[in-house]
Amino acid sequence: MSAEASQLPKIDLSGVDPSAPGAGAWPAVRAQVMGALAAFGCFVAHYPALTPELRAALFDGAVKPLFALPVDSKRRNYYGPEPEKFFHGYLGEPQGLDGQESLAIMDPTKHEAVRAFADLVWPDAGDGDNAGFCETVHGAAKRMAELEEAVRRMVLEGLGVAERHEPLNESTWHLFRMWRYDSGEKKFRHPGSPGPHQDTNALSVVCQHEVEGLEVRTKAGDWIRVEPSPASLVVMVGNALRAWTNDRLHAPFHRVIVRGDAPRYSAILFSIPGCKIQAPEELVDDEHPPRFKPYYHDDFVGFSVSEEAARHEDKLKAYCGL
Ligand SMILES: O=C(O)CCC(=O)C(=O)O
Ligand SMILES: [Fe+2]
Repeated sequence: MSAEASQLPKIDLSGVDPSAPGAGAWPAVRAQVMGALAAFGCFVAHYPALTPELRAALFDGAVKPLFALPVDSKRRNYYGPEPEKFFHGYLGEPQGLDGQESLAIMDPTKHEAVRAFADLVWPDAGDGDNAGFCETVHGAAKRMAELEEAVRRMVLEGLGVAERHEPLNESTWHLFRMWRYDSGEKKFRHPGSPGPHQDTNALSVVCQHEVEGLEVRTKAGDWIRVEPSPASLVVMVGNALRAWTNDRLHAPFHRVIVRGDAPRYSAILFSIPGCKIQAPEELVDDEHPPRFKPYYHDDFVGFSVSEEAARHEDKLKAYCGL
């Protein structure tokens, strides 16, 4: 592995206020973000707005107790049948995962959605029993969503299409997925599991808790292990933003391998466009001819888990490449 490729770019977002776009360190950070996303498709964000205390409360006080529940409780985390609701809820042994499981909350920035999730997995809880869980998960997801939107806004500004942010943002929703991985190197059998893959969504904000495991592949093909730290998150481009930007951003392959003895926990905030994914006309010209046919995210996720998709490394290109 070459020396310069042994680390992901690190960007300090402590001087960025997501509620004040353009202010303070925003323009300088935007330039770094654009450089990192074009070259690596991801970066490590120093983002103390998600405080180490809130992060500890998220994992020790909310995520770990959740995974300690009986599998029948966890399986109640279900939002509806495939294909529309692919990967929206519980994933585990019933889906062919071995040594890993995950639960997910749709619209985690809405307090009532977190509350509905908690009521489903703890149906016998008394009034107020889930309040701490809801506050912690909602609070952490909100901080991560603020970072996600700030980065997405920077991308559109950086590409000269700032006025496209509001309409895209209006159709964007979030999924908050929590993972638990047993120690040891596993065979990842399920197409939705974290064997090498590109994310299908727009941006992912990954929060690793204490135990490392996330690895990102560079364009040159080297794997970089991303060390967790109490004030940093990984921001990563998925195929939806790659397509929307007409292939100007790189969507990196990544995987999870847990090498030590301890179980690993992570939480990821995915942003997902609900609208048809189509590069705006400003991003298409003679120098940048259209690279992908317009498509809907759900349809592409359906394709991604098909036998046909398994034959292609670049599933987006196979699905709708021009
Ligand atoms: O657990 C992680 O750090 C990443 C998981 C992942 O890549 C995914 O859920 O798409
Ligand atoms: Fe992923």
